[in-house]
Amino acid sequence: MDQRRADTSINPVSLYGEFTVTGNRKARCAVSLTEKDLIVQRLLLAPVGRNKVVLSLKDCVGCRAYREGDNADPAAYLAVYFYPLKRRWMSSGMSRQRAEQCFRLASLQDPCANLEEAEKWARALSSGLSTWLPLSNDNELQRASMSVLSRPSRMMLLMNPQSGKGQALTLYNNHIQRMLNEAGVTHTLVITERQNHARELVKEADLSQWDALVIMSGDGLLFEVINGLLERPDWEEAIRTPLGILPSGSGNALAASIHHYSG
Ligand SMILES: Nc1ncnc2c1ncn2[C@@H]1O[C@H](COP(=O)(O)OP(=O)(O)OP(=O)(O)O)[C@@H](O)[C@H]1O
Repeated sequence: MDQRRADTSINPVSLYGEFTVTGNRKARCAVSLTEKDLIVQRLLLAPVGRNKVVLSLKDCVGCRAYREGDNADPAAYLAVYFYPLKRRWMSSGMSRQRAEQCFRLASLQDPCANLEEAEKWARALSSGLSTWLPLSNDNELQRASMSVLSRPSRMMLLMNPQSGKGQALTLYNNHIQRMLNEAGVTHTLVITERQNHARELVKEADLSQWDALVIMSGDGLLFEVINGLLERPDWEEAIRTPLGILPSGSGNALAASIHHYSG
């Protein structure tokens, strides 16, 4: 987790609130949202230097405001989902690891008012996140087209369950499904049953239903999807569909190259 000091004179605070941390109602914290960070400061006595955490919005995939079923409790909740780079256990490599921050908002007796406050934070966070889309600087067109989506994005996730060591479905169940839900991405999972299944599906699909096609496999399935798009009568338009790859093959050469060249 990013433990940098937040310079709030450079990044003015857009929202401030004092909440309790879910799971420990005695632990109150001051939460500030700036253009770049979410700053969480424990209000109870804590060792100096350890009571403040600065979470970069670059590492945040999404957030959610909600109430729990218990009507006697007027509290609302704000859950914020981060995936900061952390050192791997027993290794020098880094990987993104999930860190959820959940706050309990209960300053008012009215449950609707607490929920409105949580939703106000969720909206502010979401608009902060859209400025951190992981796109290259010269891709302003792509940034603009993504930020105008005023609804959750919809994607078709094509998965080859046999790819790599045959663990794509396990990876999806243990990580991907939850990340997509946290990011507010609605998706339809299509598990391919045989060679050329994805190619045929993409060739016939109504592409207006999808904002992106994402391949969870190795290079072979991506190759099939691109061929399926190019075999359509409307191929010139179809090939502009945003494509994604979640590497779960054995070589994953394309995903590795993209990561390498994009830094
Ligand atoms: N259910 C399936 N059973 C068997 N083969 C499939 C199935 N679904 C897709 N395929 C085929 O498997 C081929 C290999 O898949 P892919 O290249 O994506 O994985 P990989 O070979 O494990 O990874 P890499 O290319 O990274 O080495 C694809 O060309 C695809 O046609």
